[in-house]
Amino acid sequence: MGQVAAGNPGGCGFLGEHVVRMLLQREPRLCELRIFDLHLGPWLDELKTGPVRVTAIQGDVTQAHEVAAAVAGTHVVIHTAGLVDVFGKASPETIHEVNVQGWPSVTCCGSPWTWGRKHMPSSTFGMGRRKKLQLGHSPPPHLLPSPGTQNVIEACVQTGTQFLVYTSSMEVVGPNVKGHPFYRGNEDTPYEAVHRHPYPCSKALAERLVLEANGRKVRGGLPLVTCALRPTGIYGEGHQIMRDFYHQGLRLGGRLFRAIPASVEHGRVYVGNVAWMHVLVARELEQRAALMGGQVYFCYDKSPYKSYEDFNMEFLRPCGLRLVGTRPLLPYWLLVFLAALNALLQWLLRPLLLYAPLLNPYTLAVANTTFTVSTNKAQRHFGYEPLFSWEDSRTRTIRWVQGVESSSQ
Ligand SMILES: NC(=O)c1ccc[n+]([C@@H]2O[C@H](COP(=O)([O-])OP(=O)(O)OC[C@H]3O[C@@H](n4cnc5c(N)ncnc54)[C@H](O)[C@@H]3O)[C@@H](O)[C@H]2O)c1
Ligand SMILES: C[C@@H](CO)CCC[C@@H](C)[C@H]1CC[C@H]2[C@@H]3[C@H](O)C=C4C[C@@H](O)CC[C@]4(C)[C@H]3CC[C@]12C
Repeated sequence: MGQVAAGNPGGCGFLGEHVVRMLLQREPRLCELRIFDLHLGPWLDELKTGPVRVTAIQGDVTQAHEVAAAVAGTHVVIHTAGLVDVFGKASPETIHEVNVQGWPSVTCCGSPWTWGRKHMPSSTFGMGRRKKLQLGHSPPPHLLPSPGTQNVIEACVQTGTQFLVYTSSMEVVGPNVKGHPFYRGNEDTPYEAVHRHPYPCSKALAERLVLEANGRKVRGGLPLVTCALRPTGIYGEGHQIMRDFYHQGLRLGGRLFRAIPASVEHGRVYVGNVAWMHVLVARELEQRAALMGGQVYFCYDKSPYKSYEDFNMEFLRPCGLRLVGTRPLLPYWLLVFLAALNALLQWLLRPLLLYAPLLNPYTLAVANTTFTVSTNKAQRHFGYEPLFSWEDSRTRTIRWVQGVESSSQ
């Protein structure tokens, strides 16, 4: 392949910005980059003076014509756009609409459910009181087909873009609703992937759409080559939840309180390495289409296996915070109760205001279930090695948190 034009829906998000910068720094054949996002960041202006033609397009992935216009003429699309919401800020319909497609009749990760015929799955598992969405036989106007990921696939097919890289998530696999541990698993590890929360359901469905599209003929007759990358919990510069924990710690007088046992390991991966993996896949898909097409890859690096809270302290401790307690300060049943209370309050307050705290039954279950990966599939298939060592990733993230501190003073 000669010169490359790339499209990046979601290019202004946390991961998307790193992918954009990585493409510009590390892909010498790149001649044009189209960044497509609902919200364009001011940092894009600084990119427009370099040798690569950078076009920022404000648009919505649920609008087919906007996506097709942005994708037309590109060689490769890196689809990082998505609604990442595990806190109940967006409705399940909106999450599905942006992350997957419009009006599906689908199987959600093992449990069959049909949109529009009966009801949506309860959006927060373990919550019997969650209001179910009762729908009639014809879709209400806000649920009429207006696909997100489906639009990206169709845009590639219609305009002749042959390579599609999709940012999936570890959540496609788990943790599942049963809280089964996934300990140092790889892409072939058997695991019962059963979800009810809209976010993992939407990611699983979208991933399946992308993988099933592998081999479809695009305009011009060549086959579409797709693959999906599954990051674990991403951290690094720009990570909103890390910022939230940092501010919470400052409010609590420089302390955070342990809620999760240190023995529960949660997989994490540095954003720069996730971005690097996307760039490598985009580069290698053409040469290794037979091997990589239709495949999934966990995103991994040398970040240590730790609990979610202990891992965050790797960055927050050097910024002056401490984690109080060697064991959880509250008994687990009380956390479960508080999480359920938060969910109830969210539901009761919804007509008046958006109450979306970090702790809810879903986030508690994810944080409290071991989920770690150990694999070399990306190394075997396309030669991936992490670009940033753990020490580098740690230093960069600490420096960023320290910047957050000074910019908020
Ligand atoms: N953050 C993580 O820990 C993590 C882990 C695994 C997978 N992922 C996946 O990585 C991707 C990026 O996540 P992120 O953490 O950077 O999230 P983010 O919210 O920072 O970025 C998502 C981007 O998508 C854009 N977007 C949302 N709706 C859109 C729409 N309708 N049209 C166009 N653009 C739209 C947003 O404006 C945003 O810029 C997502 O698909 C997410 O599921 C994230
Ligand atoms: C119980 C609290 C006490 O301190 C801790 C709550 C932490 C949670 C808010 C986060 C724990 C695990 C996170 C998720 C995980 O890292 C992987 C994800 C996959 C990705 O696709 C989207 C983000 C997320 C779901 C991430 C969200 C925040 C946590 C649930």
